[in-house]
Amino acid sequence: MSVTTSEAEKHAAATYAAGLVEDGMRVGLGTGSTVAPLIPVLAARGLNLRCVATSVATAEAAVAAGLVVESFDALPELDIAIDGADQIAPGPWLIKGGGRAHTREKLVAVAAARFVVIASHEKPVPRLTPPVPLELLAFGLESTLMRLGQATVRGGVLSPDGGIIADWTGAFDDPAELARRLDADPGVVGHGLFEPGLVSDVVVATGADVEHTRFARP
Ligand SMILES: O=C[C@H](O)[C@H](O)[C@H](O)COP(=O)(O)O
Repeated sequence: MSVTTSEAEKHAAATYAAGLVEDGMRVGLGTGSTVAPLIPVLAARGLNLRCVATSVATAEAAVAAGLVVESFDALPELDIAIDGADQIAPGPWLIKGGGRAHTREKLVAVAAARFVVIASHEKPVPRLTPPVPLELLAFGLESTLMRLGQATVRGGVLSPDGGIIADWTGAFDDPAELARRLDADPGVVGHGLFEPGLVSDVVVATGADVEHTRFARP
Protein backbone atom coordinates (compact mmCIF):
# COMPACT_ATOMS: atom_id res chain seq x y z
CA MET A 1 0.00 0.00 0.00
CA SER A 2 1.15 3.55 -0.58
CA VAL A 3 2.49 5.92 2.03
CA THR A 4 -0.67 7.93 1.48
CA THR A 5 -2.79 4.93 2.45
CA SER A 6 -0.72 4.41 5.57
CA GLU A 7 -1.17 8.05 6.55
CA ALA A 8 -4.90 7.77 5.91
CA GLU A 9 -5.04 4.68 8.12
CA LYS A 10 -3.20 6.46 10.92
CA HIS A 11 -5.70 9.29 10.64
CA ALA A 12 -8.63 6.85 10.69
CA ALA A 13 -7.34 5.00 13.78
CA ALA A 14 -6.57 8.29 15.53
CA THR A 15 -10.00 9.71 14.73
CA TYR A 16 -11.70 6.58 16.08
CA ALA A 17 -9.67 6.78 19.30
CA ALA A 18 -10.46 10.47 19.71
CA GLY A 19 -14.10 9.40 19.86
CA LEU A 20 -13.35 7.31 22.99
CA VAL A 21 -12.38 10.45 24.92
CA GLU A 22 -15.11 12.04 27.04
CA ASP A 23 -15.57 15.52 28.40
CA GLY A 24 -13.61 16.18 31.60
CA MET A 25 -11.10 13.37 31.06
CA ARG A 26 -7.42 13.44 31.97
CA VAL A 27 -5.68 12.23 28.81
CA GLY A 28 -2.20 10.82 28.17
CA LEU A 29 -0.89 11.65 24.71
CA GLY A 30 1.69 9.32 23.14
CA THR A 31 4.35 10.13 20.60
CA GLY A 32 4.87 9.46 16.91
CA SER A 33 3.33 9.71 13.48
CA THR A 34 0.13 7.86 14.46
CA VAL A 35 -0.49 10.13 17.43
CA ALA A 36 0.19 13.24 15.31
CA PRO A 37 -3.26 13.24 13.61
CA LEU A 38 -4.94 12.45 16.94
CA ILE A 39 -4.00 15.83 18.39
CA PRO A 40 -5.92 18.15 16.03
CA VAL A 41 -8.89 15.78 15.87
CA LEU A 42 -9.08 15.67 19.66
CA ALA A 43 -8.70 19.43 19.93
CA ALA A 44 -11.46 19.95 17.35
CA ARG A 45 -13.92 18.08 19.57
CA GLY A 46 -13.84 21.09 21.90
CA LEU A 47 -13.95 18.98 25.08
CA ASN A 48 -12.78 20.15 28.46
CA LEU A 49 -9.62 18.01 28.77
CA ARG A 50 -6.41 18.03 30.78
CA CYS A 51 -3.52 16.31 28.99
CA VAL A 52 -0.08 14.89 29.77
CA ALA A 53 2.37 14.61 26.86
CA THR A 54 5.04 11.91 26.49
CA SER A 55 7.45 14.06 24.47
CA VAL A 56 8.31 17.66 23.77
CA ALA A 57 7.08 17.26 20.19
CA THR A 58 3.68 16.03 21.36
CA ALA A 59 3.43 18.75 24.01
CA GLU A 60 4.20 21.46 21.46
CA ALA A 61 1.72 20.08 18.94
CA ALA A 62 -0.99 19.73 21.57
CA VAL A 63 -0.55 23.27 22.88
CA ALA A 64 -0.51 24.62 19.32
CA ALA A 65 -3.80 22.79 18.67
CA GLY A 66 -5.36 24.37 21.74
CA LEU A 67 -5.23 21.43 24.18
CA VAL A 68 -4.37 22.01 27.82
CA VAL A 69 -1.08 20.24 28.65
CA GLU A 70 -0.01 19.91 32.27
CA SER A 71 2.93 18.30 34.00
CA PHE A 72 2.65 14.58 34.80
CA ASP A 73 3.06 15.41 38.48
CA ALA A 74 -0.01 17.65 38.28
CA LEU A 75 -2.00 14.79 36.70
CA PRO A 76 -0.58 11.58 38.23
CA GLU A 77 -3.70 9.55 37.42
CA LEU A 78 -5.20 9.52 33.94
CA ASP A 79 -8.54 8.35 32.58
CA ILE A 80 -7.21 7.34 29.18
CA ALA A 81 -3.91 7.28 27.27
CA ILE A 82 -3.66 6.92 23.51
CA ASP A 83 -0.45 5.95 21.75
CA GLY A 84 1.01 4.25 18.69
CA ALA A 85 3.22 1.15 18.51
CA ASP A 86 5.98 -0.26 16.32
CA GLN A 87 4.71 -3.85 16.53
CA ILE A 88 1.51 -5.38 17.94
CA ALA A 89 1.61 -9.15 18.52
CA PRO A 90 -1.00 -11.51 20.00
CA GLY A 91 -1.44 -11.01 23.75
CA PRO A 92 -1.35 -8.16 23.00
CA TRP A 93 2.39 -7.66 23.29
CA LEU A 94 3.82 -4.42 21.93
CA ILE A 95 7.18 -3.09 20.89
CA LYS A 96 7.38 0.67 21.27
CA GLY A 97 10.15 3.24 21.28
CA GLY A 98 11.04 3.76 17.64
CA GLY A 99 10.71 7.44 18.51
CA ARG A 100 12.73 7.19 21.80
CA ALA A 101 9.76 7.89 24.06
CA HIS A 102 9.08 4.37 25.38
CA THR A 103 10.05 4.95 29.02
CA ARG A 104 7.77 7.97 29.33
CA GLU A 105 5.07 6.19 27.34
CA LYS A 106 5.07 3.18 29.65
CA LEU A 107 4.83 5.44 32.72
CA VAL A 108 1.86 7.23 31.19
CA ALA A 109 0.24 3.94 30.09
CA VAL A 110 0.39 2.42 33.59
CA ALA A 111 -1.03 5.63 35.08
CA ALA A 112 -4.07 5.49 32.79
CA ALA A 113 -7.26 3.58 33.55
CA ARG A 114 -7.51 2.79 29.84
CA PHE A 115 -4.58 2.45 27.42
CA VAL A 116 -5.58 2.61 23.76
CA VAL A 117 -3.11 1.63 21.04
CA ILE A 118 -3.73 3.00 17.56
CA ALA A 119 -2.11 1.70 14.39
CA SER A 120 -2.14 1.40 10.64
CA HIS A 121 -2.45 -2.03 9.03
CA GLU A 122 1.26 -2.93 9.01
CA LYS A 123 1.75 -2.83 12.78
CA PRO A 124 0.05 -6.13 13.74
CA VAL A 125 2.54 -9.01 13.44
CA PRO A 126 2.33 -12.72 14.27
CA ARG A 127 5.24 -12.41 16.74
CA LEU A 128 7.54 -9.67 17.99
CA THR A 129 10.96 -9.41 16.41
CA PRO A 130 14.01 -7.30 17.27
CA PRO A 131 15.03 -4.55 17.61
CA VAL A 132 13.59 -3.72 21.03
CA PRO A 133 14.30 -0.10 21.97
CA LEU A 134 16.10 0.41 25.28
CA GLU A 135 16.83 3.42 27.46
CA LEU A 136 20.09 2.94 29.37
CA LEU A 137 21.66 4.90 32.20
CA ALA A 138 24.75 6.81 31.00
CA PHE A 139 26.64 5.90 34.16
CA GLY A 140 28.23 2.49 33.65
CA LEU A 141 27.06 2.29 30.03
CA GLU A 142 29.91 0.04 28.82
CA SER A 143 29.37 -2.29 31.74
CA THR A 144 25.64 -2.48 30.99
CA LEU A 145 26.30 -3.15 27.30
CA MET A 146 28.73 -5.96 28.15
CA ARG A 147 26.19 -7.52 30.49
CA LEU A 148 23.39 -7.31 27.94
CA GLY A 149 25.61 -8.63 25.18
CA GLN A 150 23.25 -8.01 22.29
CA ALA A 151 22.49 -4.30 22.43
CA THR A 152 23.57 -1.50 20.10
CA VAL A 153 23.64 2.17 21.03
CA ARG A 154 21.87 4.53 18.62
CA GLY A 155 24.75 7.00 18.23
CA GLY A 156 24.14 10.34 19.90
CA VAL A 157 20.44 9.68 20.46
CA LEU A 158 19.02 10.50 23.87
CA SER A 159 15.61 9.97 25.41
CA PRO A 160 13.51 13.01 26.38
CA ASP A 161 15.02 12.56 29.86
CA GLY A 162 18.66 12.27 28.76
CA GLY A 163 18.89 8.47 28.80
CA ILE A 164 21.04 6.63 26.25
CA ILE A 165 18.88 5.12 23.52
CA ALA A 166 19.95 1.67 22.36
CA ASP A 167 18.32 -1.36 20.77
CA TRP A 168 18.25 -4.97 21.88
CA THR A 169 19.18 -6.80 18.69
CA GLY A 170 19.24 -10.43 19.81
CA ALA A 171 16.66 -12.92 18.66
CA PHE A 172 14.05 -13.89 21.25
CA ASP A 173 11.22 -16.40 21.37
CA ASP A 174 9.70 -15.39 24.68
CA PRO A 175 9.08 -11.64 25.14
CA ALA A 176 8.16 -12.20 28.82
CA GLU A 177 11.56 -13.76 29.49
CA LEU A 178 13.38 -10.91 27.71
CA ALA A 179 11.27 -8.31 29.56
CA ARG A 180 12.16 -9.94 32.90
CA ARG A 181 15.84 -9.92 32.00
CA LEU A 182 15.79 -6.27 30.96
CA ASP A 183 13.73 -5.25 34.00
CA ALA A 184 16.26 -6.95 36.25
CA ASP A 185 19.30 -5.10 34.90
CA PRO A 186 20.16 -2.00 36.96
CA GLY A 187 21.59 -0.23 33.90
CA VAL A 188 18.31 -0.48 31.97
CA VAL A 189 16.08 2.50 32.70
CA GLY A 190 13.33 1.28 30.40
CA HIS A 191 12.59 -0.96 27.43
CA GLY A 192 10.03 -1.00 24.66
CA LEU A 193 8.36 -4.33 25.46
CA PHE A 194 4.80 -3.61 26.67
CA GLU A 195 3.22 -6.70 28.19
CA PRO A 196 -0.35 -7.99 28.00
CA GLY A 197 -2.39 -6.45 30.77
CA LEU A 198 -1.11 -2.98 29.99
CA VAL A 199 -3.20 -2.56 26.85
CA SER A 200 -6.97 -2.19 27.12
CA ASP A 201 -7.81 -1.38 23.49
CA VAL A 202 -6.19 -1.91 20.10
CA VAL A 203 -7.53 0.13 17.18
CA VAL A 204 -6.14 -0.88 13.77
CA ALA A 205 -7.13 0.77 10.50
CA THR A 206 -6.84 -1.24 7.30
CA GLY A 207 -7.83 0.82 4.32
CA ALA A 208 -11.17 2.38 5.26
CA ASP A 209 -11.94 -0.29 7.90
CA VAL A 210 -11.23 0.28 11.58
CA GLU A 211 -11.07 -2.76 13.87
CA HIS A 212 -11.41 -2.14 17.60
CA THR A 213 -10.47 -4.95 20.01
CA ARG A 214 -10.87 -4.63 23.79
CA PHE A 215 -8.74 -6.50 26.33
CA ALA A 216 -9.32 -7.09 30.03
CA ARG A 217 -6.85 -5.30 32.27
CA PRO A 218 -6.05 -6.80 35.67
O1 LIG B 1 8.89 6.28 20.89
C1 LIG B 1 7.97 6.28 20.08
C2 LIG B 1 6.73 5.57 20.26
O2 LIG B 1 6.81 4.39 20.96
C3 LIG B 1 5.83 5.48 19.03
O3 LIG B 1 4.53 5.39 19.54
C4 LIG B 1 6.11 4.27 18.16
O4 LIG B 1 7.46 4.29 17.76
C5 LIG B 1 5.18 4.27 16.93
O5 LIG B 1 5.48 5.39 16.16
P1 LIG B 1 4.68 5.71 14.81
O6 LIG B 1 3.27 5.97 15.19
O7 LIG B 1 5.38 6.92 14.26
O8 LIG B 1 4.83 4.51 13.92
